[in-house]
Amino acid sequence: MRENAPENQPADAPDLSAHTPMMQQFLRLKAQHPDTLLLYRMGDFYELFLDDAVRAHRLIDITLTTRGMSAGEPIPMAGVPVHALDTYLARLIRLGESVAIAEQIGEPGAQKGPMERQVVRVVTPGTLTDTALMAERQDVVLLALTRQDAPGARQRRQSPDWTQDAPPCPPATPTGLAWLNLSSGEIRLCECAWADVPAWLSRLAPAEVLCPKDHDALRADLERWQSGAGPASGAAALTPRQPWQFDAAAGVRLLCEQLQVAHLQAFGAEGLPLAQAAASALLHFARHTQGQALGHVNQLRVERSQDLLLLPPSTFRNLELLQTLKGEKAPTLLALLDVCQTGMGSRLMRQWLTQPRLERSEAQQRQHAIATLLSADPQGPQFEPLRERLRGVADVQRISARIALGQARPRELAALRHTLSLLDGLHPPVLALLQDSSGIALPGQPRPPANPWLEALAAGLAPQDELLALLRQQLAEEPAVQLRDGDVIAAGFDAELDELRGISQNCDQFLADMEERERAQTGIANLRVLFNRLHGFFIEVSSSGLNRVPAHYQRRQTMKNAERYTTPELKAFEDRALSAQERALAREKLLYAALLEALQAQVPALQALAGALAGLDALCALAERAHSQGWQPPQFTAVPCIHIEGGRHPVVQERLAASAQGAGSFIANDCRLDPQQRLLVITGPNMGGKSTYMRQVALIVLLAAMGSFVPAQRCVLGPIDAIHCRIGASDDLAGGQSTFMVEMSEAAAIVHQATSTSLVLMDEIGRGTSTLDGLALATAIAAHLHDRNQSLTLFATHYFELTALPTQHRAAVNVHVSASEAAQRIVFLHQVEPGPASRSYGVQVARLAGMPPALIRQAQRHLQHLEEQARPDEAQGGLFDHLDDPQGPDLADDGVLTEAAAVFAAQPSAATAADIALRTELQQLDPDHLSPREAHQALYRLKALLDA
Ligand SMILES: Nc1ncnc2c1ncn2[C@@H]1O[C@H](COP(=O)(O)OP(=O)(O)OP(=O)(O)O)[C@@H](O)[C@H]1O
Repeated sequence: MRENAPENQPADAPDLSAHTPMMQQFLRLKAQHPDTLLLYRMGDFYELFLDDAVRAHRLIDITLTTRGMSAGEPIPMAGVPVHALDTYLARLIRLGESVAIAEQIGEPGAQKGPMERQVVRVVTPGTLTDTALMAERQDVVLLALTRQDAPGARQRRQSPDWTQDAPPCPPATPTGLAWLNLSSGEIRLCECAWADVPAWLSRLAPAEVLCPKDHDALRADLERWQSGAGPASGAAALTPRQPWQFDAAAGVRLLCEQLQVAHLQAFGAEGLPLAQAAASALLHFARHTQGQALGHVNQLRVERSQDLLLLPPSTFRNLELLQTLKGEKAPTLLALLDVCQTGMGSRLMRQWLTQPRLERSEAQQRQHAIATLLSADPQGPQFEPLRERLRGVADVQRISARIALGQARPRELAALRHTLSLLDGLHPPVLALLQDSSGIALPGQPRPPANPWLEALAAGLAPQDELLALLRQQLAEEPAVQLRDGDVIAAGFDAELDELRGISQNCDQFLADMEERERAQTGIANLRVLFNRLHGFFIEVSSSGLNRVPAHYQRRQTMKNAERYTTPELKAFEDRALSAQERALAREKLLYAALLEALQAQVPALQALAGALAGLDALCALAERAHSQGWQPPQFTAVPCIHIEGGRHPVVQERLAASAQGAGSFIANDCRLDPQQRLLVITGPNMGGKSTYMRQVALIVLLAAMGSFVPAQRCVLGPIDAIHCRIGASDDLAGGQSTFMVEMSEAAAIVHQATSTSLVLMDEIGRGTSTLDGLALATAIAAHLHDRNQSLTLFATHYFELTALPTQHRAAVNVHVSASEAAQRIVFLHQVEPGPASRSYGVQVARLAGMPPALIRQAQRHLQHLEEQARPDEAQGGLFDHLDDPQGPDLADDGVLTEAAAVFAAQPSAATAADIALRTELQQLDPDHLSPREAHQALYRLKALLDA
């Protein structure tokens, strides 16, 4: 836990008189930043002292030494060279540390005692602006969070075990969020229920979370999540701030100040006291870390949880959207989508993926823009040359933030200049696209007059000739990396700088010219004009010429065989030459600061340019994906449904295509979910493709919602408000939850939250406990989802008993992934077909997995024995006895378990697969609507099932 608040003055300043003056200065600065590592500039090093030195040594293994004594004790010290600061900062920030940087601001020797020093900035994980310290393809988000717990509940957790034992916060507890992306200059506010916060944390993946220091209960919840027991906030640094900073009135004032408005009405940001309180802490902290006002932070938007497609943390995890289950960056959906040419494009793509809106006009506009980009001119699809031109584009978003903060480096400005010079090649084609766009229509969508996305892009990409000219005129062709190295301002821009550079660069010439002149005037043939570091510039005359030395030569030094002189002209040149370099550098700094100052006015235009470049890049990437992967535009409808023809799992398909054996072998499948057929019970062998099928449906829905084309031949989607996912088994040891408890908690959350327009994926629910408990729970959950939630549900299971569900639940249907057996070997067909699976092939899959043949034979004998023994009557006696005392959280309260038990009691629950298949087939027959021929065929089918 850290607190980066210099506002925290200790109540009584400690007596520092026993320390050396320098340590006194250090300790005073340190007292203002007690929980932040303090890097104290000393010449060419940044030094850490005392506990900071020990801590830094432990964290990043820099050498720990001591530096003299202070107050009678040796002073532990560790340091990093000034030129390597960025490398060490990056390592510390990655470890979640914050670092205060104290620079020397006085003149050496200008005062008695140590040179004056000041903390000029505080670098924290959530307020980075230095491109060298930031991941290129991920936004850095600073989030402030506060919660209105019931009176007395804030400090309720006093025991040492408070993080584990605390009663959970009621889900409806009002919570305020405010977050800032310092690079883009955007602030967002949101007030929501506490239950919505995990989804926000997953969407935003903040680098740092601020919370009130005195809110023990909130801190405990965040710490629990931070330690891995919850949403994907594991990487976030948690920074408690003074409670008084979470003040709604101060928040309104700071926001108005920031946006330069009189009130927040235009932003819809009034009447949100909790979010405003969070904004107060957020802006306070951001300004404090940058040590200045944040001129470029000029955009505010209020978000509402209910405006976005709900993707709970388990959905992020199980669908492997941003990282794999093993925590790797690929293969994931984002990795597949992100073929962007710039970091800005990648970051926007990530936002589109993680924050899709329920309102679909934005997604439709993107799809329309993609269709336009895909339209071909004679050279091919139009996105291709645009992608080529985006290749050299710099990170204009981050550079403009650094211009606004006065931190942009010379090379960053050079990169900006290069990008501005590319706009001539980007703007006209986008204008042309905009015109083309009105002729393009998507299935089921009206033909728009023009595409608003492309319109915005065209406006943002307009060439900025004045700015380009300014940079060309003032910035050197290839500027040095650091301003302190000089050679940053262009030659010919400033006469004084040119002269100073001329002096230091043309010294040799001056000396040669003067030598020639003096020889001619004095007639001393061996006279020389020389320079050395110790004595500077001088005229040297050897003994033979001394009698011709003119009177105005002033003797400086006598050598063995020569005398050295100076003249007023040489002295004046010496003064100018020696200081020219220094003065040139000072002049460059001045001119560079003036250039940055002049660029400030351009920041809004640069922000618009950054937005347009990011948008164009992300759209081109989606167009490229649609083109190379054969994706099609989805069609939206107001009727609740998911109808997919020829759907594929994009990531599995790509993996198969990349592997030598499986080239192109992904089997496409259809999916039909609507109120009449809202629950698919999916059975089939292990490895048959059940999970892949379920995930592909979810990914297609998500891709459509973000505005992408989708991996399907045809896709019609009704409104979908959430994608809930309960897949796979994972322990949450840090949170003290077993595999089964995690499974049930996630299932309980789904049962509570899912609506009739939610897509729910349930994969093998109940397998974490005994067969009978698991079966009962799975049945009850499926029945609940069907009857109560009425969600669009894909329910994969190995419990064959569940295939009887459609007999009692009108809108439930059996499907299975097909497989066949040849010479006792299973062949996966991966085709989703109607009806239940006939068998599970578990033993055959085990054989494929390399189990010893003897073990497989033994298993087959056991299986045969078990199948022979299976008698409906025997199993039924005890099967649902335990349901009177159900274990699953919150599932028993409405009698669902009892109902499920009744369903099963009414039929042979331990029936064989053939019995169930027979029953289902019979159930689906409608004798009144069968032709004699169909009736005959049905009879054959039934007989075949009986004989199976
Ligand atoms: N439609 C498909 N076309 C081609 N290959 C597929 C398809 N679906 C799945 N596969 C392949 O089969 C593998 C197993 O699929 P999946 O994990 O979905 O099976 P499962 O039925 O869920 O298995 P289990 O019941 O053991 O969890 C996948 O990793 C993939 O390689």
